Amino acid sequence: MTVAGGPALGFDDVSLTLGQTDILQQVSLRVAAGGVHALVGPNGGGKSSLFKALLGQVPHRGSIALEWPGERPGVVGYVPQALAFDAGLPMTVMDFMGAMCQRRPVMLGLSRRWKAPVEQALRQVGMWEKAQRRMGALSGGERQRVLLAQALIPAPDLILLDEPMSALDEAGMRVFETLLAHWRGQRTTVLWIEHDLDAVTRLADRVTGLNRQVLFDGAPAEVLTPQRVLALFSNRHRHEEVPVAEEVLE
Ligand SMILES: Nc1ncnc2c1ncn2[C@@H]1O[C@H](COP(=O)(O)OP(=O)(O)OP(=O)(O)O)[C@@H](O)[C@H]1O
Repeated sequence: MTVAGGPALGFDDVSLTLGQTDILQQVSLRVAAGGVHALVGPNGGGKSSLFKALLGQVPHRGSIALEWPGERPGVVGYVPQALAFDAGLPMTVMDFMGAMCQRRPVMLGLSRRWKAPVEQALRQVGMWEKAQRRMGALSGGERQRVLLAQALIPAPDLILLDEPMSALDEAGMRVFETLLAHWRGQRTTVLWIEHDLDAVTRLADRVTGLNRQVLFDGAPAEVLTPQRVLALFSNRHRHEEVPVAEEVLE
């Protein structure tokens, strides 16, 4: 069944504690169906953990709802922040793509069904010419392109992007922007962790500032003010700042 675009997402009072550490505290957030929604915040602020909670990889409190427009759930794509490959690992780009999209053993190669979609995805990210290279021999940017390519098969209705541009060069960034425009056209819901605030302002419909808690949420041009950005990236967490602010006021 073809789904008519991506789902809306509702995070309601989501908290996550790992060991003794509160990673997320009562995060409530709505992601519109078919939009490009960015998550920004300092290192360790809990952005990747929010993805893991959404993907069911870590236990959390509160609720996360995916509201699919059709009768059944659609396809979820995920581009992780990084994937390490041993330099000597005899796995080519093509092997990796095969392992990601089909269930049969990598050594059997790509089935006829997947050959054309894999070639198209690798061409879309400019990696078709390097399809026979070993994954461990790729540059960081090339590997990031391949991670983007694997998320194109099958075409996602919801895509989670964890810093997809961090190692990309200028040409790679143009590839990414083209993909973003493609997903926008398909009404794919995009949830995108990003550190480049200029890119967020230019390319996202909405942005949430996250540092364990939601600090702001809205249209990038409205909410990414210097004051808010400074507060978000200052090292203290919000719950630690409140008593200090009260002391100063007294
Ligand atoms: N298993 C774990 N046990 C305890 N703490 C953990 C565990 N996994 C992650 N953390 C901590 O959770 C915090 C949030 O990490 P997370 O990767 O979600 O942050 P992030 O916002 O994605 O950061 P970055 O921008 O650096 O990618 C970090 O301080 C990290 O050290």
